[in-house]
Amino acid sequence: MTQTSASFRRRRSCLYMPGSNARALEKVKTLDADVVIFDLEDAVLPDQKAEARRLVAEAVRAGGYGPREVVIRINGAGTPWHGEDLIMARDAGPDAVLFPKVEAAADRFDGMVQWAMIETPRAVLEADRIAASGFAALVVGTNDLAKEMHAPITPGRDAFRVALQQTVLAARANGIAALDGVYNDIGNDEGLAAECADGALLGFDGKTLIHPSQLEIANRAFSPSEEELEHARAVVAAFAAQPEAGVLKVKGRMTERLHLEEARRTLMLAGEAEHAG
Ligand SMILES: CC(C)(COP(=O)(O)OP(=O)(O)OC[C@H]1O[C@@H](n2cnc3c(N)ncnc32)[C@H](O)[C@@H]1OP(=O)(O)O)[C@@H](O)C(=O)NCCC(=O)NCCSC(=O)C[C@H](O)C(=O)O
Ligand SMILES: [Mg+2]
Repeated sequence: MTQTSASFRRRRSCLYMPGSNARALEKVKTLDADVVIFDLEDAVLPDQKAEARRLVAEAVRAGGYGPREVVIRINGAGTPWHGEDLIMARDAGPDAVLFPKVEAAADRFDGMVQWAMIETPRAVLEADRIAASGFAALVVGTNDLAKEMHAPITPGRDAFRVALQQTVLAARANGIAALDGVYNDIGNDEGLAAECADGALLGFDGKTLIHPSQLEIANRAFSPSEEELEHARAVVAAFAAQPEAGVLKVKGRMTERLHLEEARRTLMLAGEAEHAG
């Protein structure tokens, strides 16, 4: 299953911020993030939950986030804040509501696009069923996963390879988005770039982030290189010139119509939808 151009969205950089941080909710309007995630869950202390909910509702209703996709992460089912968060999110009308610590198929809420965190061992094992139940994106939570698995997050993320791959497979099998986990070491640009490159190689659409300084690195890592763009343009041009062909040689490479689909996706990622054919 693939995303169509109609449903296609760039989600290279997805910046979390605590819903209680009014300054951050405002500042993000000036930042180059594809997605902004207003967190009511782990970044907000219990005695600040109500105020954070109020601030987020106000911010989402007021808008001003331009082309950025606006997402609210609510508190999980079974917490004292879940019900009121849910009502607020439904009424405020963000682009999506992110549910933490999902472990089973979704309850459907009308008028609400739902995203799921994959951040427990059970969720990883159930990822396909969760993805198939109506969520529009899977978001890896490596911090919670590390805690639950009793495994450290190391460069290369050895303990999490299966979880990361299973999340991408589940998302792709169900035609939905897959977003990689956060990188905690703010300021370690080299480490972040390596982890972004790893996420892109695994097939993620983008990376969740925690600080504005991480945006440019993620945006670059999840954008096609000039070489990839050039090749994609050549593939689209070749099939446009020979519309009846099933297979062609482009720049010495065997190229089928499946490669044309990939080329179109590459061009859309670069904002070249008009050239995607
Ligand atoms: C980690 C931070 C608390 C650090 O904040 P701070 O000390 O204020 O950083 P700086 O002084 O370097 O900030 C410089 C300016 O940038 C703004 N800022 C900082 N972070 C953000 C942000 N995330 N979004 C928007 N703007 C941000 C500061 O306000 C400063 O602005 P200015 O005043 O104009 O100079 C902080 O970065 C932070 O809170 N980050 C996000 C934390 C968060 O949301 N965590 C929850 C999600 S992560 C997670 O739980 C994933 C998953 O569930 C899992 O299990 O893995
Ligand atoms: Mg988490």
